[in-house]
This record gives sequence, C-alpha cells and structure tokens, in this order.
Amino acid sequence: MPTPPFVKSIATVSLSGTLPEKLEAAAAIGFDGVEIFENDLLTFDGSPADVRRIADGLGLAITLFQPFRDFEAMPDPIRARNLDRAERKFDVMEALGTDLVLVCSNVQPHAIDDPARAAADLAEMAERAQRRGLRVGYEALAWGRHVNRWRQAWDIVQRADHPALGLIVDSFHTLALEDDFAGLADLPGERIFFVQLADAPKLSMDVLSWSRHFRNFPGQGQLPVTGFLKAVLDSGYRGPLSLEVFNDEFRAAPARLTALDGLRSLIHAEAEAGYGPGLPAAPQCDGVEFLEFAVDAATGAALARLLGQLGFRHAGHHRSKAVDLYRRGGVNLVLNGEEDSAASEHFQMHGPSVCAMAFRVDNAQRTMERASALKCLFWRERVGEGERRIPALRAPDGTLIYLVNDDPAGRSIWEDDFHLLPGADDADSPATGTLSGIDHIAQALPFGRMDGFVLFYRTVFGFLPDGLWELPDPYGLIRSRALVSPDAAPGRGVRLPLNISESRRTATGRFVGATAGAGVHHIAFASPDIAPVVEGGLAAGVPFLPIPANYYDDLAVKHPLDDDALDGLKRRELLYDRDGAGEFLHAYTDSFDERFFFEVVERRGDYRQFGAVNAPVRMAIQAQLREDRWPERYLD
Ligand SMILES: O=C(O)c1ccc(O)c(O)c1
Ligand SMILES: [Mg+2]
Repeated sequence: MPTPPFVKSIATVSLSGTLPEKLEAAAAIGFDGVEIFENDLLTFDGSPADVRRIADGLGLAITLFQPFRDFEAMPDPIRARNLDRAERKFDVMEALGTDLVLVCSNVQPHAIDDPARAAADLAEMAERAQRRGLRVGYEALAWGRHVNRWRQAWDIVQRADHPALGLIVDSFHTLALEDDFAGLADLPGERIFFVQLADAPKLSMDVLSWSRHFRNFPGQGQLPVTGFLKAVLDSGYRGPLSLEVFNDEFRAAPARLTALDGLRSLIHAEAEAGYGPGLPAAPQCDGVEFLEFAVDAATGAALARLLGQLGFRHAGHHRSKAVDLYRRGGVNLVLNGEEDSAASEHFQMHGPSVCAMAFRVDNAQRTMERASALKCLFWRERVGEGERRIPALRAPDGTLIYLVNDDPAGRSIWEDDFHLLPGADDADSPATGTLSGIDHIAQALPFGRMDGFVLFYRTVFGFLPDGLWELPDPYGLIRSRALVSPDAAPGRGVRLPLNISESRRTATGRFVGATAGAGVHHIAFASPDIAPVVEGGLAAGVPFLPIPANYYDDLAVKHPLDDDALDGLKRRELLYDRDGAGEFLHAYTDSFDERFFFEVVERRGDYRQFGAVNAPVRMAIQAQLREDRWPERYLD
C-alpha cells in the first residue's frame, strides 16, 4: 500500500565518531532523526541541552533515548532505586527533547520470573513518565533473563494496560531466534511505539556476541527483515523506522559512508515491504555491453598488444576522443586515453585500470530514477556533437556504471560514437573459437566495504548475493561473495564476485594498495569452447598461468576424468571444477602491470559458481611469479 515515506532514523551506536560527528553525518545524508544511545551521551563533553541544540540546528529529531536496562521485576530495594533512576533519565529526556525511552528486558540473574511483577513495575514507570508528558517502550532482548520474545513483552504491555507504555520491536531479536513474526501484523499498530531494524549474516555463535558485533543493515545480511517489516507495518504502525546496528566494522568506517548505506537500505526495505512511495522497478540486466580501461599512451599500447594476443581486433576509434574499441565475439573493451576526462582522472588515481562498466538493461531511464531514489551519485561525461549521452551512475568506489538500453533493433552506441573499422566482427571461426561475452567481473574492495557494495548492487540492480567463500591466499585469507543478476545463464547476465582481505599481502590486499582503493582485479570472458581460445592464446604468447602437475594429480583423484580429458586440461593450463549441475573449465593470465588479469571460462550445463576451489591455486602461482619477477623488475 503506498503511504507517505516513514520517518527515517538511525541509532547513534550504528555510526563512528564523536556524538556531534554522528549527528552531522546522519543529517548530511538525509536522515530525519536519531536514537541517542546512552553511551554516546555519557562520553560527550556537553549537556543534553547542547545535544538538543546541535540536533535542532541540523534539522534532526531525537526519536528515542536508549537503553534503560535491568528495570522490571527486580527484588525490593532495587525496585525503588530503579524508579528513582528512571526519574533521572526522564530529566535527561526532557533536556534532549525526546518523549520516548526504550526499556530493554532485564538480563540480571536475580530478576524475578513473574510477568505480573514486570507489568506492575512498567505500569508504575509509565505512570511517572506520563506525568511528565513522556512515554516508555518495552523491548524483548533475545538474551533477556525471562523475557526474550516479542509475544512475552507484548503480554506484559497488555497486562500493564497503561497508555504511556507500548511495545518496541527489533527485527534482530525476533529473527535471530527464528521466532514467528507474522503475528506482529495482528497487533494494534498504535500500541507499537517504535521499530528498530537490523539484518545479520547467519553465523553459529551465541546470540549476544552475534548481536553486538555482526549486525548489519537490512539487505546486507541473510535474515528475512523485509517480511518482518511488512508484518509490523500491516499492523497499522506509522511511527519511525530506525536502524540499530552494532557492528565492529561500522564503528571504524567513515560515518557518512555508513549513514549513506543505512539510508539506502531503509528506503529499499520500506519499498520491498510494499509501503512508502515505492521505487521504480529494478532493471533486467542482460549482460555487460563493454568495459572501459583508463590508460595512458604506454600502458594503452601494452594492453592493446595483450588483447591482440587474446584474439581481440581493433574494431573502431571514437569520433572525437582518444578512445579505441577492441572486440572479440560478444566482448567489447574500450581503452580510454583521453586527457581531461573521467578516465584520465581515474588513471591519475589508480593507474591502468577499469574505470567504467556498461550494463545492458531493459530501461536505462527507469534504472536511473531508481538509482536516484536510492541516493546514488551520477556522472555526465562531455559528449561531442551527434554523439550519444549514455546515462551513468557511480559505484561506491567511484567507478562509472553506464546503462545501455538493450535494444537489438535500434542503432548501437558503437555506430553513433565510433568510426568502426571494416572486417572487425568476423575474425573468429570454429577453429579459433570465440568469446560469447563477459562472464564475470571480479572486484577487490578495501577491508570493511563488502557490506556497502553488496547493498549497492542488491538494491539498485536487484542482483542476488551468493554465499560467502573463504579462500586461502599464500599470504592471508580472502573473503569472496558474488552478486548475480537474477536470470544469469552462460554468456548472459551480470556476475560480480567481490573480494576483501584483511591482509595487505594477499592478491586482494596488494591490489587495493597498488590501485589506491577498490577496483576490478579480474575480467572473465565466457567462451562456448575454451580449448581453441586458449590454444590460440598460448600460440600468440598470452602469459597464461602455468599450473603445477600436483594440481592435475589431485584432479584425477577428485573427479571422474579419463586420461584424454585430463591430458587436454594439462596441455592447455586449464583448471577444472564440477558440481551436481555442470562443469567449469577456466584459465587465468598473469597480471597486467601487477594490477588486473584476464580469465577465460567455459560453463557446461548449469554450473553456477566461479571455480572458487581453484582460486587458491591461482593466487599461489601469481605470488610465485611475482617472486620470480622481482630481479628483472628492479635489477635491470
Ligand atoms: O545489546 C544491547 O544491549 C541492546 C541494547 C538496546 C537495544 O535496543 C538492543 O537491541 C540491544
Ligand atoms: Mg534494539
């Protein structure tokens, strides 16, 4: 049901920095309000009234003050003390200018297991709050001593039967216990005083540690937050939606980056739940139309040479810029050496590297509108007369993503903008093999940025995250997670494996260091028949990685391959994987200028993965080649 947008709020605990920095970041990104987490106030060198003034100046509401701990159902001398403690916090709330306090369920071992006592205590607190124009919300912590599910908290709220006492629900506590959330829809919405949202990856550990360190924003984890939110909103609740995320990486990340991810997540969650103003539909992504490399004259010539060895033809010059098109089969690669452009800026920052990707989408305009509603940044390149303006947005690392309307009948972007060279399209034959398209584009991300990239591709493009892989590099661990367009098939769709590493010495860590940030570190071409493609490449001098004999000995044991098949793999330096649905054959090149490298892959049957089992072999060989190469690089 379309509704006005909900008030969007974030708990200060979700952001890094001092309290003023947190408030400033939340406001700058566009949140309407913040939950003040008590610790942030206790460590702030100013009064609650100062906080109020800062928030006012930034146009932020203070939606809630929290948490008030271990209050209800305590034995006697403590009960009275707790009510005094509540009065002191009411003073703070008045100065902060917020009318709602969150009481989380008691975790103390000596709390009394009696819902009637809990209800009586909360009713007394609510009565005192009401005298001061304030309200109390009660939240079940998943690790509460006696109350850990929302139904128990709701039962207590009902027993207390006080208008200034309501329920607070938090998706994490409910979903972490795999508790029923559908029943939330049957509550009277006005009795829910506040809604907190958080997602999390599925991990097997105690729920308290899980909650305090690994929560993330809706859409970044694996919990059914959308279903939870829909149930809550179906109750008629119309108060704020607030993100409450305890996460070690968020505590260290720049607050504005985290806040932007948070707001994007909340806008998307609201729309996915079927509320708020809604979002234009996500695009259907048919594939990658082109990849663009930022180069200068020397690296451009070297890259063109390597592409030639890989069977690419020089297929066109740009009409007005120092930009060239290289093509093989269904793969278009653009080398951009134009000065004073987005590409040259990228080259200055990152060296020779992929500066843009172009996705074929069913509707570029609608996709741009969706991206805009999700707070993406855009880019407008200079265009010459008669040239086409291709809409472009910026990925979180600044890489451009062009959106090309998938219009087989229409005039192609290449005809509009390029002088195409004759005969460039028909070089491939069955004997040479061909490339059908770009199978996947792997990116290396700075540590701590995985969740932000997952959210970007998931919300803007509707890509689906695969499971998490942990890959051992000789110098540390790499974590990898792929985002895949929903209808990807061999030669079609978009696949984006994302890699991070804590170590600076792994392939991923070195890449992030060498290129000053995130970026594409390998590009895989799909081929319907990899054997002739690799043979042609080897004959032309492509530096395919030499695969150790031990690898093939092990392969013979793991998979039912006959001698011929095994020999065919060995001769062509091919790696191999199979799962229930199909097979995967692939070969990697050594890296170009110590930066990115290419891969050729053949998918047989319905194989959906990326040969992750072979990635450690690749990383070990690349590490070894680097060792072997250093004298020639430095002692010439
Ligand atoms: O981890 C906690 O203690 C804590 C405190 C307040 C909350 O709202 C919550 O969800 C967790
Ligand atoms: Mg909470």
